[in-house]
Amino acid sequence: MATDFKSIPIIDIGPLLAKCDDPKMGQDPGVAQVVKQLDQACKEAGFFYVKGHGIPETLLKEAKNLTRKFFELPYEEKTKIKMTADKGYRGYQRIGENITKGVPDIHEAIDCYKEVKPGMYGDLGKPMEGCNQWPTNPPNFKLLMEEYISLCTELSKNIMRGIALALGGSPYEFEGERAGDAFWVMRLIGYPGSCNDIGCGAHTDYGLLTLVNQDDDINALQVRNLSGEWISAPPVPGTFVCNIGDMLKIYSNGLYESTLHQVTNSAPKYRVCIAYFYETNFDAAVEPLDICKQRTGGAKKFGRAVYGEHLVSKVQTNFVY
Ligand SMILES: N=C(N)NCCCC[C@H](N)C(=O)O
Ligand SMILES: O=C(O)CCC(=O)C(=O)O
Ligand SMILES: [Fe+2]
Repeated sequence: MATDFKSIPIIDIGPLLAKCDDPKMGQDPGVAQVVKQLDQACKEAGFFYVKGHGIPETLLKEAKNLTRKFFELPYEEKTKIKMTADKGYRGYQRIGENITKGVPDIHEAIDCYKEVKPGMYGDLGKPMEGCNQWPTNPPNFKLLMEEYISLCTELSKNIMRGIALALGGSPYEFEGERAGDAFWVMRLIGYPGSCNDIGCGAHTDYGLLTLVNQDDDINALQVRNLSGEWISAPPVPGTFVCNIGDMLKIYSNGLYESTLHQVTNSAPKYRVCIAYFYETNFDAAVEPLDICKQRTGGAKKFGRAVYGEHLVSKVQTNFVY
């Protein structure tokens, strides 16, 4: 449940990662300390920074640099990988093509999703079928981004073990049928500078956990607290900003909320951000966990949602054609 938080906590998850492959990790004092901080941050803000995550800072920077180089190319070059419904909504979209609550966002982006093979999820998966469209310029783009995705996937799985413990479950609540074959989304985003219009309108994320790797020096991401104030999430170099998505809100029966956030880049510089979204299995039917119902008075606050349906309904209304 969000509160009137005024800032977003920084959590060093080093001790969690050191023990995350030990089935008895929950009994380790270092892990317990991290779990307590995760629980508090998820309840109070639904947002936290992580440090001690083990992904080299050079890779975080390199991914942003390549993204920036791509967006600097002429439109004719960028549109070679244009996003269309036929490509499973993968690829490049120009400024104003993404819409949030009916209003065009002042950003450009490349959207990538875990591959969906034809027929993989029947009719449910059909709109998302396809492979990613990677630019050939700048060189090594695909290679670097695939490395980035694979490290973010592993890291998210491990943070979710900590969150599972924080909810009072086993470390593996979010594996197997829930998120053992986690779907993922990655958005490489560019926001023009000196812009007073909204770069990305107020929204919640769709899945379990988001890892945001934002440009240093530009303060643009804002998170809404309970009284409706917009609290800044300024860049903290070397960290990820993490936030909870709609599926984790349901699993936790509202103990943790998917917090509204938005982006405005009024700074003079162009801003790059890489958002990696760790989701449930594409076909997971998500409903409140028993352990969470008990902690929230016994009644179910949310009905069942199928993640893939939620994603498809968002994706199909996110773009102007
Ligand atoms: N895959 C995720 N979570 N993307 C978040 C983008 C949010 C903006 C989008 N137009 C919307 O209205 O949701
Ligand atoms: O640009 C950012 O800092 C966050 C972007 C975001 O919230 C999203 O793409 O879902
Ligand atoms: Fe977001």
